[in-house]
Amino acid sequence: MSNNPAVNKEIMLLKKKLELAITSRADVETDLKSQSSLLISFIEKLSLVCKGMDITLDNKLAKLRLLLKNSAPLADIQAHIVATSLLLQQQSQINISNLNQLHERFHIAGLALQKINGLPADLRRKLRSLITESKDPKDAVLQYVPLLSQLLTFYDNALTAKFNDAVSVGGLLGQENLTTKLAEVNNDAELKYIARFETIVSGLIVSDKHAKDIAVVKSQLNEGISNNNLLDSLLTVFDVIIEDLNDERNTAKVFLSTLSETLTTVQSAVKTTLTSCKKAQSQHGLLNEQLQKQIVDMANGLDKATSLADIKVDINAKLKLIAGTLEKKTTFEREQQDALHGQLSSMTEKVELLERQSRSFEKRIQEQQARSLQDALTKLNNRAAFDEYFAKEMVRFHNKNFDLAIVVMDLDNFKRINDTYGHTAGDKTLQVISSTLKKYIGSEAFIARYGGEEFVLVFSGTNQENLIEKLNRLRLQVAKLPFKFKSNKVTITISIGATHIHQDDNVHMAFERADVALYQAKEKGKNNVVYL
Ligand SMILES: Nc1nc2c(ncn2[C@@H]2O[C@H](COP(=O)(O)OP(=O)(O)OP(=O)(O)O)[C@@H](O)[C@H]2O)c(=O)[nH]1
Repeated sequence: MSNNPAVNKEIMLLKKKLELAITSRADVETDLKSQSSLLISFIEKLSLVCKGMDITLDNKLAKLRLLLKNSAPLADIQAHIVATSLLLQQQSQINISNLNQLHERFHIAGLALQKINGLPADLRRKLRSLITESKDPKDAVLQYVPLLSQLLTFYDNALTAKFNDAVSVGGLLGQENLTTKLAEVNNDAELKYIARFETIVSGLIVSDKHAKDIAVVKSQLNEGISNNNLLDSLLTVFDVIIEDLNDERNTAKVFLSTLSETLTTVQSAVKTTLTSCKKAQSQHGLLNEQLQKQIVDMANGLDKATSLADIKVDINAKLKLIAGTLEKKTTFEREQQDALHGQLSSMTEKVELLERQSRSFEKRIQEQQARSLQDALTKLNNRAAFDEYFAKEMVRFHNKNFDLAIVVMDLDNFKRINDTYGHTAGDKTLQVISSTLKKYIGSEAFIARYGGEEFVLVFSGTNQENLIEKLNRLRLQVAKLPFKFKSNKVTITISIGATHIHQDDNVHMAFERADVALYQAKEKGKNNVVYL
């Protein structure tokens, strides 16, 4: 310390400033430490998130962590951050394309499951909702996790349902068959083929004479089929298709050859007629010339005649000649007419035959077209017919607002009928319910079998109150039907979901709402109508 108080004061001031600077630096260092540890922890988390995506990115992030931990020069850290961020950008592009692929595959898997025949109705409904909900691509892989887990559960449920079906059949047939069934059920690919085969067979339209063969294959498929029988069924279906195709080809062949034969006949008849017309014309010409000459001769004879007796003789002779020529002419004309008439009637016969054949051909085509829109078992409209009709009604609705309602209807506990009384009883039930629908709804709505035990109705021009009343009446009517299987009286009920189409609805949204209503009707304990 100096004796000079001014100097001492200055020293004290400087000391204070130094202490302040030391404290500030310590603060800055603490701040820096906490920020860099925050950055390190962020990089650690980022490394964890990105781990395994790309080895270069993993290494870059590890190096960055090390540089930060060792408090490396800022320039080094900065260069590393730039390189890492470039890699992250590239990775993000890869992620986007992976995400798109995941989205597409998810949908393919969902649609593939939807195509499998015999899925439980509520599973089919939930699957349809899942596919609709996940229609738009998501932003992150994580968002697919719950969807994928749901889809996996659906696959699991579908397998269990198929498994249970097979087990129940195995149970009836005994232990040995049960073991075989279990082995079959475990074979995933096999199940897929059987389901695909079932779909093909159920959509197959065959001639009446083969309808029974296909019905047998259908019931075998429904009751669970062994490998050997599956092969037999495949061959049966192939045989039926080939025979029907051959029949079709032969009918077309007969028709075409008759057509060509008739055309040839008509063509040659026309040719012959034309030729004989030409011949007839020249023959006519000759006869006319002869007549003219004979008349001129007769006139000349008159000029040269000297007595009335001569004239008489001459005229008599010449008139005989003229009469002969006229008779020739008449005979010739009659012959001509007869020939023409004969040709015309043979042509008419041929054309009539052709007309008859083309009418029957046209009828066959119309019948085939009708069959392709008709459900073979119930003779109701099929799903394709419904899709076509409903799409048209929706267009009409958007052009001209009217009460358009869609109704989805499902038999309750139908599986139990099949399981307890057999598939034939199930089929009969479907037929009886279908004719009840026709009888009580008739022309008031378009009725179709949507698939399995699900029916769909489209009402045009029926308001909400009337619709609900009609549906409830139908529901009660069905519940009253006196079914009797194996001497047991059985009551069959239906659950119904209905909705009117809204202005901003599309086909899918409207159907979906009716489907949700049906689901709620089932949830309410079945044998119910729910309107949404
Ligand atoms: N006999 C017969 N059965 C069919 C036909 N199509 C589908 N099924 C059967 O219909 C049953 C439908 O069963 P589920 O989807 O479980 O429905 P459910 O038993 O009616 O149950 P809920 O709908 O919940 O009341 C399955 O056993 C199918 O095999 C068919 O054309 N004929």
